[in-house]
Amino acid sequence: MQEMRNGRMHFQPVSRDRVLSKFPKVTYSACLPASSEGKAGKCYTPQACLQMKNDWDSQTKAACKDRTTMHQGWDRLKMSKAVIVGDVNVGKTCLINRFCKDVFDRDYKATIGVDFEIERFEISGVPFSLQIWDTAGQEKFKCIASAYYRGAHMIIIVFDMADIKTLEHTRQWSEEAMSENEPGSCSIFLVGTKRDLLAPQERQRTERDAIKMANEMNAEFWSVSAKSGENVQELFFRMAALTFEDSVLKDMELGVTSTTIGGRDDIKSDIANLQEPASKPVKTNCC
Ligand SMILES: Nc1nc2c(ncn2[C@@H]2O[C@H](COP(=O)(O)OP(=O)(O)OP(=O)(O)O)[C@@H](O)[C@H]2O)c(=O)[nH]1
Ligand SMILES: [Mg+2]
Repeated sequence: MQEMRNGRMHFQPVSRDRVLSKFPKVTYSACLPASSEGKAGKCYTPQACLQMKNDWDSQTKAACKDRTTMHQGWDRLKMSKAVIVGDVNVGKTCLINRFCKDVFDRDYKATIGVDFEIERFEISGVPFSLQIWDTAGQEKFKCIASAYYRGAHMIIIVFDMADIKTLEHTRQWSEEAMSENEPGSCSIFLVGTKRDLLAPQERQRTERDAIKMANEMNAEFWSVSAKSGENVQELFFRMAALTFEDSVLKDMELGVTSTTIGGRDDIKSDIANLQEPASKPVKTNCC
């Protein structure tokens, strides 16, 4: 992934479909009623977005442009951690598999404990990786999964748009995931899956309810289908861009000159913990 040559860090190029040069906007179909889809001109719905802007922050742009800063300050790989939570069977694993492997499996295979993927991006010329942690929705695995919430830069709370109860449970998932992290330290995404299963009117109703819930939890709402792939790539690009920018701005605020957000050591220890979950502090009332 990275190697030292002539005293400088060199990163292997990422695949072309992971190169992000422009700030990704939310499209209409991502979060607006079916009646509004396809209208040109507006890209955001104020009710459902974390960021109401069309471009990178000027500080981010400057930092990415400045090759000297990049080589001196970002020698190590920039990396963020995203944790995906939600009820059993809502489609968390399928969502990740659609983005990371471009596959969809109709058969349900429960996630046991936790699983993870690492996706490499190039954002505004800067190598960036996203650790994507897939947790089990089954109650019996909750104590294992919750051990991995800590240190998340992003929490993705998933519900099944065809099963409204799962939307009601997202509040609880949000509280549990946030209880392991500092207030304000993570961005939250509320993601409705199985968009393909709903008729337009029903989808519109569910999206309205989801936007209300997203407002309550200060989250950005997306409606997606892992089956058709609709909005999946857009969602992950948006998450990668927002968390990348966050990490750049935080580095600048702290005056950090050589850092990694998360990092290879973190991956190693997270992977080690995957094999040894009991070494993490576990709540006494669980499992
Ligand atoms: N129609 C449709 N089915 C989906 C979609 N996403 C997932 N599914 C189906 O929903 C079921 C559950 O998907 P998973 O991704 O395994 O669910 P999960 O949330 O990871 O479940 P746990 O690991 O047990 O927590 C599978 O049978 C999938 O084929 C979707 O976008 N559309
Ligand atoms: Mg799963």
